[in-house]
Amino acid sequence: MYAKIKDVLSGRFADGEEVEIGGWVVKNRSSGKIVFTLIRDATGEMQVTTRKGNVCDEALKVADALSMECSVIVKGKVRTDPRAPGGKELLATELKLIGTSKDYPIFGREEHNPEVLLDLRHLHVRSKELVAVMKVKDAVLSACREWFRANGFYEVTPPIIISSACEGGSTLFEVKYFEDKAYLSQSAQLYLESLIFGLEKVYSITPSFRAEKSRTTRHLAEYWHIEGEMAWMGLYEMIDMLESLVCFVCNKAAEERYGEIKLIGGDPEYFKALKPPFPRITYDDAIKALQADGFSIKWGEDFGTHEERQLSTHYDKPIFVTEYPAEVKAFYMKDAGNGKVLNVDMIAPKGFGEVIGASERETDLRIIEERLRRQGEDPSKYEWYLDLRRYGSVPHSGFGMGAERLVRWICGLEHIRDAIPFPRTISRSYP
Ligand SMILES: NC(=O)C[C@H]([NH3+])C(=O)NS(=O)(=O)OC[C@H]1O[C@@H](n2cnc3c(N)ncnc32)[C@H](O)[C@@H]1O
Ligand SMILES: [Mg+2]
Repeated sequence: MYAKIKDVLSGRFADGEEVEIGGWVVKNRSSGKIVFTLIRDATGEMQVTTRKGNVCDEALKVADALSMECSVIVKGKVRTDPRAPGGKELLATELKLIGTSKDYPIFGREEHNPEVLLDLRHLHVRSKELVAVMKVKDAVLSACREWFRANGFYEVTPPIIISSACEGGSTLFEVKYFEDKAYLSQSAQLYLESLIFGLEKVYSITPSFRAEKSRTTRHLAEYWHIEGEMAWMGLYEMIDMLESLVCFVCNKAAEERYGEIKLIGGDPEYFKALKPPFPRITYDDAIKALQADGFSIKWGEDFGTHEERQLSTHYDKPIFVTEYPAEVKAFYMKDAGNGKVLNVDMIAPKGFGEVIGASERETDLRIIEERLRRQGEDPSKYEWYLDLRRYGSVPHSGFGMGAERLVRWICGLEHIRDAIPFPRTISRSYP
């Protein structure tokens, strides 16, 4: 296998040692007798210098004609040169063109209108910035799995083709299912709730689908959903647990992908240092704070982007907002009395908004049926779910964390669409 650029730049190979690298051309500058080529692989970029006399004439001709995104295999001797990017270069002894690339259509992020770059997403995903985001996302997902395993959770694989809404019928995508109709999952929650009766603590990382009619910088029609469900756990114990999960994942991702977060313009030091406790306020506190800030919001209304942004300006850490009015929350949330439910949203600072939605689950079957009806749902379509309350019901809680919301916050991304390789929004399902 080929040597990796990161290993060459980190000094694994001594000056004069010959290595072979496979990569793609970032840019090429030729004066005929000497060609400077910046090549990249998945680990970084480095300069290849091809001189007349060091390579055969054919190879010099190939080097001279290289263009952006040509794929090449280069054999050469390592040489320390502080002027070269990363402080080392490769003096080519052999150079082979593997794949041509004529008139590569992307020549830098700034030069293109975002929609053009989205039309060329299948190519733009090679860019330094999007590669960096995907490396951060990889670190986030693997840190999540590490935390779940260390805390006694089992990873499970719930269905994506489902029969009834979890988060309200208005954002369901309907699919033709043989001679019947079905929907794309909005959340694995109801299935995770059935799995805790055997496994007690379960999690899943799945795509969730929301036919949101909103064009915002934090909504996708398809996103990756990190969800956990825990038997015997109440709301406030879960909040403690969520602090531990979020801090572990942020610390680990910032540690592992420090350079990538910096490259994208994020603040890795903040996420390396993030630790509990996070501020905790109630919905009532939040309403008072917003009204004091001049918002004309009334008790009973939900928070949108602007309200969440305003709330977050009072803190430099994520905040937990608890006990919303039952009217604006899902049917499955446990009744807290006085018209509220035992739920919590985690809102990230600096306007990044809701990252986690979570609650203790209602165990009283009649209350669930009544709330389903009030929300325009047909309880008979939830008979399987209601069985979970008929047979050995236990207190339990669970949460959903948007992977792209989390990655957008860690990377400081302007738009959530850059936290997923191929974004699906109200106006885009291509490429
Ligand atoms: N297992 C559970 O308890 C999860 C629960 N059934 C649920 O789906 N809650 S949620 O609708 O607040 O969505 C959870 C999170 O899912 C993310 N989310 C929710 N909707 C979106 C959209 N449209 N785009 C991107 N991310 C989204 C966001 O971070 C939310 O906090
Ligand atoms: Mg929510």
